[in-house]
Amino acid sequence: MDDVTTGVTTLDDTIDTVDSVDTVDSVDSVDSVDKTVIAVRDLQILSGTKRLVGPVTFELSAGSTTGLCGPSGAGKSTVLRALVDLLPHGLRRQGEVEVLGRPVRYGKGDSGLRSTVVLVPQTPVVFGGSILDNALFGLRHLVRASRTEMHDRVEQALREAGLWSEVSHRLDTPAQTLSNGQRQRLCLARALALEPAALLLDEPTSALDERSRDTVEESVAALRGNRTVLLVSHDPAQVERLCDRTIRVDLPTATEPSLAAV
Ligand SMILES: Nc1ncnc2c1ncn2[C@@H]1O[C@H](COP(=O)(O)OP(=O)(O)OP(=O)(O)O)[C@@H](O)[C@H]1O
Repeated sequence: MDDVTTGVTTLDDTIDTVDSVDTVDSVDSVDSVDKTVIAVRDLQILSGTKRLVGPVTFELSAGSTTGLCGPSGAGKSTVLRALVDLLPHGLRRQGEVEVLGRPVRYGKGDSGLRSTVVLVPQTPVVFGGSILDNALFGLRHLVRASRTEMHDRVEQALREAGLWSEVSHRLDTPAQTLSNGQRQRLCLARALALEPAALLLDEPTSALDERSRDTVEESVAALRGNRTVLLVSHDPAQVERLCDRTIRVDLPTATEPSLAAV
């Protein structure tokens, strides 16, 4: 419903969600617990007995933006997927991961993980509904929050992702009408609305033209110091622009079979 005085659709008008207030599954504040948000020790990804990725060891400190670099096929995307328990079928992880000081119990129904460490994939995933539906998606499915809290969190997230001024007047229009850069920022907002302890960004600008890349970069740059970000990028200049430090993943060493032997 439009506000008759301004013609602007407001979140109050358009959010239709749980009315009653349940407890909110919140993550302890990043600042309050430990300076280390994620600690990864000797993480390896295996297919059968074959090591595809790693071992990788690193820590992400609160509020840092860290670049994850390395040659094609070294396992950057797979590391991100392993951290959020979304490994492709047939691959398994070895090693330890702690989030906010607690070991993650992968595969054991650690339901809090999905809203604590959030992956924004390379290609923006935009659902068929409105811009608002898309921004609310994670909150609706992963967090029990009141209408007011959803209101605040989605607006804040859209502002943080640098999208609010472009969409606040048309939150109820289809998300499919957004440009690629706007879609990527919408996905960023959807993740930010969960107030995750860490945000994993997989090549967030690789599918974008230069102008859209710049707007997404501006949004990521604005998170620096406030959010804990792990950014996969092929572009050393981008890592230089956006990150405090870099972690490198190298191809695992292995004896290569020759084609003749296969
Ligand atoms: N579903 C899968 N089954 C088997 N192997 C896989 C699967 N997914 C990825 N791999 C392998 O895991 C390794 C790491 O792949 P990944 O895509 O994570 O690398 P990357 O560093 O992100 O590469 P790029 O920079 O090209 O995107 C590669 O050897 C890849 O072939």
